[in-house]
Amino acid sequence: MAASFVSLHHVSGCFTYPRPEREYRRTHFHSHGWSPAPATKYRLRPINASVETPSFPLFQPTPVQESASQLEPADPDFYKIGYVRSMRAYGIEFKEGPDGFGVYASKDVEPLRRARVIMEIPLELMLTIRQKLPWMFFPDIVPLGHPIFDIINSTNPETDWDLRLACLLLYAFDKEDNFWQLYGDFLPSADECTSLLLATEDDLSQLQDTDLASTMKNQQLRALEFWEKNWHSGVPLKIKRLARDPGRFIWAVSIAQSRCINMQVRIGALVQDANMLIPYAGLVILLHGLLYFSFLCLLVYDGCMLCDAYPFVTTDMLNHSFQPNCFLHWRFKDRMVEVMINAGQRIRKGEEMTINYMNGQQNQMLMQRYGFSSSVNPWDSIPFSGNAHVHLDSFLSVFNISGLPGEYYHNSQLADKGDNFVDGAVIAAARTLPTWSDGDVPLIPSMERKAVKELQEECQQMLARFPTTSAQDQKLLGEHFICLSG
Ligand SMILES: C[S@@+](CC[C@H](N)C(=O)[O-])C[C@H]1O[C@@H](n2cnc3c(N)ncnc32)[C@H](O)[C@@H]1O
Repeated sequence: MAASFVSLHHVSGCFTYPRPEREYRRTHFHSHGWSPAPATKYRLRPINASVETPSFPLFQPTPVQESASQLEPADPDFYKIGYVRSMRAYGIEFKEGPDGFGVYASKDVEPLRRARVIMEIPLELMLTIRQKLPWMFFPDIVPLGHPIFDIINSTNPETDWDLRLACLLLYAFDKEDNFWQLYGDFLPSADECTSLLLATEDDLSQLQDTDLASTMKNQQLRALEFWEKNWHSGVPLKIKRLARDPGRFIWAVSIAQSRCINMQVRIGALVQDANMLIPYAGLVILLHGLLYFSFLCLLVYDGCMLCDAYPFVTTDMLNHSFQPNCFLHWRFKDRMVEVMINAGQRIRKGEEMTINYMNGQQNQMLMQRYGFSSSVNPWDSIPFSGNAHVHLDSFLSVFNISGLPGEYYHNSQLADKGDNFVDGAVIAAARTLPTWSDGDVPLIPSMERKAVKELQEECQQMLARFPTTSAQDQKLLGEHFICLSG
């Protein structure tokens, strides 16, 4: 064990350098069996939120903490196609960054005691399907009797939210003068979308995670079977043209999965669970029954918090961070989703605005839903004896361990200066130590860093008491082994 501890000098860097086999992000998967047809060939240029002030006749904006002169409403012409209310944005811009499109501060944000609004998206721009009968859409675009209505109606509202939303999205693209026809240009094409639903068999095998690969294969099959059942040769043209090939449908499902919200909404007197695609900022909230980090993402319903457990949250253009500077808020009174900056948060011009998509979920779940993983996911960590908790990726990196859980091995190519010694106990620990249980208090990276530092100091003290080199350790072990076998 002693020689392995020498590598702990790398620990401070472990939070940022990825282990390739776990830190997998799907980027360009081309050779797809059923050649997915992208929504558009290219995504439009980034939107600059600092454009001319539009008029919003029926819209009374929420009072915000900044003076009116500092606000920069965003409403390029294409947002206004017969919609009374439009999306508004303050002090932000949409730009392409390392994680695709993202939302960035277009000016410094000083910390304020109260959260402040940076985006407002009205219900009219969202695609919404309620989960329970009588289920309904927003906007009211599917006429009764249209065959897509019957297809959606044939699904299970509890389990098929992604298939239902995919149908609605494809219908919206096809409907004349629909906002989504234009917004579709901002969605990632099949080549750009990181969803593993669009991955080939080859791509999935590269994950080196057989569980994840088989889950994704099953999901692909499910979407494919749904398409085959509902897009057979006898369907009317108005259905056929929505998804002429299965790739188009699976692309729509991947958009629904990676950009949708499931939340409770009140429309009139009715409170229902709804699945929504929210342009600019939308989210997936699958109730999990667990409450973690609720302070990071609170959805407040007419002043009262309706749900306080949001393991899965994504936004349409907002990227994910485990230390986000923003959160989402449903404003019942005028049926708006607001993106708000955390109270007390300072953000510098050019910094990215982020929210937390998931709580209490390991990287495998991030990969399954969104096609990326995070080396600072506090839920992918293992408990050491004592108080120190270390991220699983950090642990494996420090000891140059590669492979899949259960088959971990020491990868000498990753080791520094030919030091290929690793104690079997370390590998055994990596194989057997559980990742955090759901009941544990999650760590944030700064806490983990502190824990690693403590662990490192402890190890160095131990090492000082046994000042052998790796070569000496191996020799000693070799002799020991010879003694035992002899
Ligand atoms: C809701 S969208 C966010 C907008 C997206 N970046 C885009 O270009 O449209 C979610 C997708 O963004 C990407 N993403 C978001 N946060 C990320 C992160 N922290 N690391 C890597 N990719 C991320 C993933 O491709 C994910 O499926």
